[in-house]
Amino acid sequence: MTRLLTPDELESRLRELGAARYHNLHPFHRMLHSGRSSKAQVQAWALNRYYYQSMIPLKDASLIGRCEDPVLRREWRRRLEDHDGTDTHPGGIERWLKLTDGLGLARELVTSTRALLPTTRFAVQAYVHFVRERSLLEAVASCLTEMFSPQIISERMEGMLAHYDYITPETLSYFAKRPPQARRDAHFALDYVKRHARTPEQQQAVIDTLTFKCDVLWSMLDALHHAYVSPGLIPPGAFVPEG
Ligand SMILES: O=C(O)c1cc(C(=O)O)c2c(n1)C(=O)C(=O)c1cc(C(=O)O)[nH]c1-2
Repeated sequence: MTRLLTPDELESRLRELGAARYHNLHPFHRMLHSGRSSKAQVQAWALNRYYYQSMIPLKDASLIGRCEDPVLRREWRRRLEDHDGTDTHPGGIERWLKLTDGLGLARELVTSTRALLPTTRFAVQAYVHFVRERSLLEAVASCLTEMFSPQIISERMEGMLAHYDYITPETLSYFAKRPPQARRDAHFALDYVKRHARTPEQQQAVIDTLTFKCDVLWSMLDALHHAYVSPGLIPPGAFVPEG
C-alpha cells in the first residue's frame, strides 16, 4: 500500500499529473492556439464546448445539494453566479454565446445542443454523474484541472487574437473574465483536498479524480480532431460546417 503523502507532496503529485495530461497538450488545442485551425474547426470547438459550459452549473448545484457544510456551500454558490449570472451581471454562459455569435453560429443551433458530437455529450455527462455520485472529496477534487486553466486561457486569447481576423476581444470576453475566477476556485479546492485527504486511499482517490477529469477534457478534443481534422469523419447529426 502507498504511504501517506504530506499535503505538499500530494500537491506536487497533482501538478505532475497536470503537466503530463492536461488538455493544453492536445494537438487540437495546439492547432487552435497557433492559428492553424480553419474557421469551421473553430466553430465546431466553440459549439461543442458550449455544452461543457452549460452543464458546469448543474454539477456545481449537485455538489451544493448534498453538502452539509454551510461554508463550503457558500463558497460553491459563487460558481453558480459566475456561470449563470445575476439580474444585473451576465454570467459565463451568456459570454460564451458571444463567442458562438461572433463565429456566425445560430443561437438555436448552439443552445439546443442537437449538433453536438456524441462524445462531447458522453464526456460531459460522465463529469456531471461523477460529481453526483462520488464522495464530496472527489466531487471537490474534480475541478482541480482549473489549477492549470489560467495558463491555457491566456495562451488561447493571445493566439486566437493574433491569428484569426474574425476573433475580437468582444468575442473572447468569456476568457477575459475567467482566469481570476479559476485561480480562486482552484486555490480553494486544492486547499480543501490537502486538508481533507487524510489517508493514502483518500489521497489516491484525489489523484484518480484528477486523472479522470483530464481524460474528460482530452476525449472531447479527440472527438473534435477525429470529426473535423483527421480523418474528418463527422458522426450523423453532428455539426456540419457550411461551404
Ligand atoms: O478553457 C479551458 O481550457 C477551461 C478548462 C477548464 C477545466 O480545466 O476544467 C474549465 C474552464 N475552461 C472553464 O471555463 C470553466 O468554467 C470551468 C469550470 C470547471 C470545473 O471543473 O468546475 N472547469 C473549467
